[in-house]
Amino acid sequence: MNSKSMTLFQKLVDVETIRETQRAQGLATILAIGTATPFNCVNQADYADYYFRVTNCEHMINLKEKFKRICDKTMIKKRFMILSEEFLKENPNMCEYMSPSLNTRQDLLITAVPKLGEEAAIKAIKEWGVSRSKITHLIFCTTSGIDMPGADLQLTKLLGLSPLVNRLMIYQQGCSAGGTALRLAKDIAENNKGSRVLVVCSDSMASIFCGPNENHIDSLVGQALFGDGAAAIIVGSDLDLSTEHPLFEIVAANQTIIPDTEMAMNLHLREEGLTFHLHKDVPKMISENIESVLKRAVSPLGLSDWNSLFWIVHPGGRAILDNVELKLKLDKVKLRASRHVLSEYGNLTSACVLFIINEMRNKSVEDGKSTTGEGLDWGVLFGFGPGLTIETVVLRSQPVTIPVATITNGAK
Ligand SMILES: CC(=O)CC(=O)SCCNC(=O)CCNC(=O)[C@H](O)C(C)(C)COP(=O)(O)OP(=O)(O)OC[C@H]1O[C@@H](n2cnc3c(N)ncnc32)[C@H](O)[C@@H]1OP(=O)(O)O
Repeated sequence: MNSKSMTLFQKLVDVETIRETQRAQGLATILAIGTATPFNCVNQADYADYYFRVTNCEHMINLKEKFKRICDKTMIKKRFMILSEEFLKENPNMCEYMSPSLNTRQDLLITAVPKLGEEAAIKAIKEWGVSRSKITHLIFCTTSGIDMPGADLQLTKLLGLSPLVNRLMIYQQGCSAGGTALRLAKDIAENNKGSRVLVVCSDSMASIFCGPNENHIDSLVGQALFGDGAAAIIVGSDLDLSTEHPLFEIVAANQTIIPDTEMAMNLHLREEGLTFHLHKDVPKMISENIESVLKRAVSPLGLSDWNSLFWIVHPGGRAILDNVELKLKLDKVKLRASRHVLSEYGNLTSACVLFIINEMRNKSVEDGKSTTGEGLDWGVLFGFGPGLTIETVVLRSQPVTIPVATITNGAK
């Protein structure tokens, strides 16, 4: 070997060594979860009265009856909202149908969304039990409000994170974004030795709130479904087991577009806010495609009995859960955690699947199960969003070790 090729060889060896030292050895693992909701709570049973009153549409008697029927069928008990009746009175443009109101919404959301995220993040960091200075990466995810510098920078400041933290802002990806954030956190944690990723999903229905219109019933469906909430998780590989407690390993994660369904779910940011368009057949489109997506995700692990898994399914609406359950012949208990979160909080957009993970591990501890996944080892998480996009995450539960009293289940 001459001296020139020797130098090249040494360089290659060095690059390989650098690459090896950069990578973590273990699987990305969820280490802590925190959740938060705003103060205002609305009962679904009273929501039709409230909504038609605050939007000054009580004269639309038939439409209100229809909205009541929709609300009843959602199986939602209550939702939390940053919007208060007082705020809506002061900002009547938000209450009209298609009235220019983007500035009002932006002014509210740009501050409120990172703030709600902060509350969830503080709870996750507390449960993690490690100094926040060890957070190396931040993924912030929202479909509510859009700005530069973004909500990721606002949260970095609110939490006092290091200016060296590596930030990634995910805007406008809808309800599949919770799954997207988990997928990206896995890639980051496994490819950056020693990294600890703070994932925060924070969303508010103030982006889509508007008055009713009889020619836009799908917007009314949105008014009946969405609630506000934020969830935060910490993800890392190669754990320090003297201080860190694994909750779920993120074994695999991928994204799929369902062909020819681009028209099914459309949200457009306009002067009027985020307009909401939803095809009635979304539950059918999802359920007809879910089994092939599921097979692709779990067959490499030799799993084929869907009832042997634990399930975290984005509860976009009750009909989505019903159709998935029916299509995959799931036992009634399988979607308990997803139905519980839907019923207690409504559709929380990107934060929803993280709330369900939290509910699952809390209930597992409460019920004395052996693992964080209802006593089972393997589970799947599905996020659904515009595209239609399906985010699929394969999770492995961990033995239950944390006493229930130490768990921070922060949502009110
Ligand atoms: C934003 C994101 O990124 C991701 C998301 O999560 S988007 C939201 C996804 N959610 C959905 O797709 C909702 C799924 N649908 C449901 O859960 C249920 O249909 C529902 C709870 C809304 C209603 O329950 P249901 O059992 O279907 O009741 P159903 O009697 O058929 O519907 C009630 C009324 O709503 C109407 N309706 C329901 N869905 C509608 C839609 N998408 N568009 C227009 N009208 C609709 C029905 O026509 C019906 O009207 P009438 O009472 O006058 O007949």
